Amino acid sequence: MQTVGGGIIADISSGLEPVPVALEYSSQEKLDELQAVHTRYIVHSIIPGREDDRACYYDGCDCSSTSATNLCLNESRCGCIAMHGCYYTRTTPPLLTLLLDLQPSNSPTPPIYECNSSCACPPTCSNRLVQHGCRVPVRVFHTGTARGWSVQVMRAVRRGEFVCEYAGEVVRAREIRKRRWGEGSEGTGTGNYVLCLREYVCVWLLLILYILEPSENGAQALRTNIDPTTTANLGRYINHSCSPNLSLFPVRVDSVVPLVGMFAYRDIAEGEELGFDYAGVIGYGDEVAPSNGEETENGRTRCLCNAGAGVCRGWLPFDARL
Ligand SMILES: C[S@@+](CC[C@H](N)C(=O)[O-])C[C@H]1O[C@@H](n2cnc3c(N)ncnc32)[C@H](O)[C@@H]1O
Repeated sequence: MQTVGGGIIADISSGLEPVPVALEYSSQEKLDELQAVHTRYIVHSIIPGREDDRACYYDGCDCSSTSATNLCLNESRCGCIAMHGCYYTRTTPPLLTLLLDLQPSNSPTPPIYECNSSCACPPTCSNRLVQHGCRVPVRVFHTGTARGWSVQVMRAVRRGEFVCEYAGEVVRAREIRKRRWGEGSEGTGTGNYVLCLREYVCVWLLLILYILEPSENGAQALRTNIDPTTTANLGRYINHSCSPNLSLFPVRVDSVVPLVGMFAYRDIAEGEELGFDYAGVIGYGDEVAPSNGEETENGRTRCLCNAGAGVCRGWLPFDARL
């Protein structure tokens, strides 16, 4: 097959993200292959068939000021912060610190609630981060290995900075199974992109029980499945790492359905590849990536992360339930 030359797309989000999401491809074939699957760029997760439902589920705060950015991080004044807590700092850029300090423990952390469309505060409010989209310029590129496409940052990132969302279609488990395996024996191969976020019921007693006994037994899990196979942001290109530099948190804005925010778990150097732990070892829930059948052994895919011997667990996390 003839290979035509590669190139760079300056911004695959076509201006939807506040920063460019560049994509470098080695051949037109590779690009065509990719674009045949990832057909639509979105900034935030969507619920298929309910995209027009923009109702805000939460009360808003009354913090009105045209210019102040840190107004809402003051608990005594802001209704949102008083009700849900303050998770971002007053710095520029705002950082997530408290929750990162709880990790790596695989214990549940409280969900983050940002100011929403019922709030009086301006878009510049520091309690509005994930809702504005990707914060860090990135480049999507092909690794030339079985890891496939990957994402690197084009500037240094500080621990706690919001990087981007893991955005896709929010669908039920039944629909995931249908997409993955098909109605009968034939699968359509939605594959290994589905992220399953499990949040343990936020009744403090249950939360404490869960921390004492970190298993699903007895704890009720709120499950959100995100399928970014065809409709997604750049999150779908981020690979698994056994030594991740990203950590995932559920973030709510207008809807009870959480967005999944990816924050820097440690300082990230310019040019470094992004990675998160698909098993959710560092993170709030269980992120899973069933094998896509490449280089597999007993249904598992060999891990090609660069964490090194003794750190790399050898195989990609696999959840047979999906
Ligand atoms: C969410 S996608 C990540 C983007 C993907 N690399 C691509 O080309 O579209 C997950 C898939 O990427 C590959 N992958 C991700 N991390 C990997 C790793 N550490 N080692 C080997 N393959 C990996 C596997 O095929 C996995 O099923």
